[in-house]
Amino acid sequence: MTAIASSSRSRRSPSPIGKDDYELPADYKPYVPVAKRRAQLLSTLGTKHLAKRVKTSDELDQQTLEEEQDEGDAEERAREKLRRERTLLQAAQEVKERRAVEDASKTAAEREAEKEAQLLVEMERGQKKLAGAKELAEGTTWTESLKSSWRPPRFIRDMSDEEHQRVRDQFHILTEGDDLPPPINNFADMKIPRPILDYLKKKGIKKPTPIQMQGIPTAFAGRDIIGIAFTGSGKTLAFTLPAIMLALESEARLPLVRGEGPVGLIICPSRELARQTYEGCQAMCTALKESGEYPEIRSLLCIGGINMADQGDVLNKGVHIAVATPGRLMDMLDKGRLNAMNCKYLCMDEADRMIDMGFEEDVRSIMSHFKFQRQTLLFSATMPRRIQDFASQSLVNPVLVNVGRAGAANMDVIQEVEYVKQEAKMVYLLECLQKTPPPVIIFSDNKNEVDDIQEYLLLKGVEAVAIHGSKTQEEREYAIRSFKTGAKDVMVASGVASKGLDFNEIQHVIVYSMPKEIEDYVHEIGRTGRSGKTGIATTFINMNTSEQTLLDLKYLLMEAKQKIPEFLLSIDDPRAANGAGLRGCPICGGLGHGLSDCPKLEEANRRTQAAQARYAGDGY
Ligand SMILES: Nc1ncnc2c1ncn2[C@@H]1O[C@H](COP(=O)(O)OP(=O)(O)OP(=O)(O)O)[C@@H](O)[C@H]1O
Repeated sequence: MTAIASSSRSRRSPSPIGKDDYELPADYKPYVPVAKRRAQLLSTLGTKHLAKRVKTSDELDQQTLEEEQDEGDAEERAREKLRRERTLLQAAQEVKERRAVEDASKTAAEREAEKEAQLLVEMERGQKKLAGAKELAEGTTWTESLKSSWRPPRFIRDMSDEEHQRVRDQFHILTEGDDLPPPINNFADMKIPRPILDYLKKKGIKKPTPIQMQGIPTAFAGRDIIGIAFTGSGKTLAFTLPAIMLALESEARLPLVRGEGPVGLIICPSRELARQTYEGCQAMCTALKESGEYPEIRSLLCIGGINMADQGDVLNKGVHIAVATPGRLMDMLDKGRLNAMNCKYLCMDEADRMIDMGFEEDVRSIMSHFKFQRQTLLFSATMPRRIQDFASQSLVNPVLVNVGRAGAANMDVIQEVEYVKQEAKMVYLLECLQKTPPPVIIFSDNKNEVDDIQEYLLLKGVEAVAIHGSKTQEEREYAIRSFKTGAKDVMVASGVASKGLDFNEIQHVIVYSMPKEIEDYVHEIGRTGRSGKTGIATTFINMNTSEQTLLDLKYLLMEAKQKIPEFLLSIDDPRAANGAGLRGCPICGGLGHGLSDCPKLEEANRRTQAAQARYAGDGY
């Protein structure tokens, strides 16, 4: 049958050349039948995979083996990736199991500390330094404090660091920072002008308080400061006096003219506190001027609700020191009626309240008016760790001066906490007012309640005035003035009047409704027991007070060695077993809760959610 075979072969057009001597094209590939190709593919890629990809013979015919091979490589890479992912997952699982074992061995306090550290890192990640937009944009940072011509007297300079530290230890002054200026325990050795020393003496201010002993020399030396001290311990003088000395030095070097200034800027969270601080500055500047030995130093009160034209003469001659609230100050700077070109000194009083009262953006826009380096000072009686950390990032080589734990209550205040049912409060308030002679302040963080209390007291024949955020500027000023002069015996106030306001001889503070945030409580009771005098604070609590707040209050009383009422003792702190309660929340300084349960954080989250809801609702 060869013939047929051969004949069949011969029937095809005879190849002119035999196979052996024909030159095959370079890219010639022998035809591989479909079945054989499928078998080859099976062997390279594996059945499972092929089952997924099996194509009809027509499709296969259209594809060259190379394509199949390339896809095969891609599939191989995918399988390799799958293998790597599986390995990573396995490793992650092992780490998780190992962590779980470690966690089990950690104490509750360690776990809490880790959680807080994690939360703090997240919170601070988005926080920018307290600096102007330009500084932030250019990444401007200063590494050296401003130079100052002031030096301590020789005999103090000759003392050793150990001797200086002994003075600090004697007055319980805690400090942190490099190259600390020495504490000075009398005003004359601080080289303060005689007219001011005489003025202070007339006011009964003879010896510096601990915060002044370290704060004033440090500020005179040009250093940035974070100053923390109990309410009523003289922080105001620690930052107003250096502002005046800087203004004197500046005026002696180059007198200010119209449109220039301020040289020194003090920002306060409330109009009343700004006015009070301004009046203190004004009094010392007047003492200097009346002596005839010093140039005129002009101070300006820059707050909402007053007519700035009344201070036109100060603005026309140039402003040395401005005491301001953020809103009106921004307005004056934006309109060019004040400028920060010469400003070398910026102080924020009640700084933590400024940062967390939502003024942070205002403060940042104020700072964007600063063109050159300035000395920055932050003061408060409550400066939680988070604010301290945040502040120290924003200051240049700052000195931390701490007299007492940030957020601790003034030890000169006797705190009496009483359980009073809501419906019995008004009647019991009248009894409480008999405890001491006037003047007495009553605090409630609810404006309507403030009005109700005032109305009730007036009905009972008690001379009471009221102040809260919804009162007009005139009503607020009338209330403060008539209470300060003694024309009125009782002032009923909301939180706005708790920070920094200084009323002489307050005998008794009544906290009618316990504020949610323990810091506010510390500021409220701090209106009494000031400048070394003793005062009484009576606080009404009941089932309406949150357990969290009660725990904060309990620890604060323990820390201040006060009597703790039975019902507070009966409240257990789930974390007390490991002593975590006494570490202090980094957000608000409260001793009875951790970061994750902070009422301030809850409030901030509530505000954020409300803003987001408004944002979403407005269909932006
Ligand atoms: N060295 C001093 N000796 C005696 N009294 C002083 C001294 N320094 C300040 N005072 C007086 O103490 C009172 C409280 O001072 P100041 O208002 O500065 O306290 P503070 O620490 O700012 O309080 P707060 O934390 O409430 O703002 C004022 O009446 C002030 O005149």
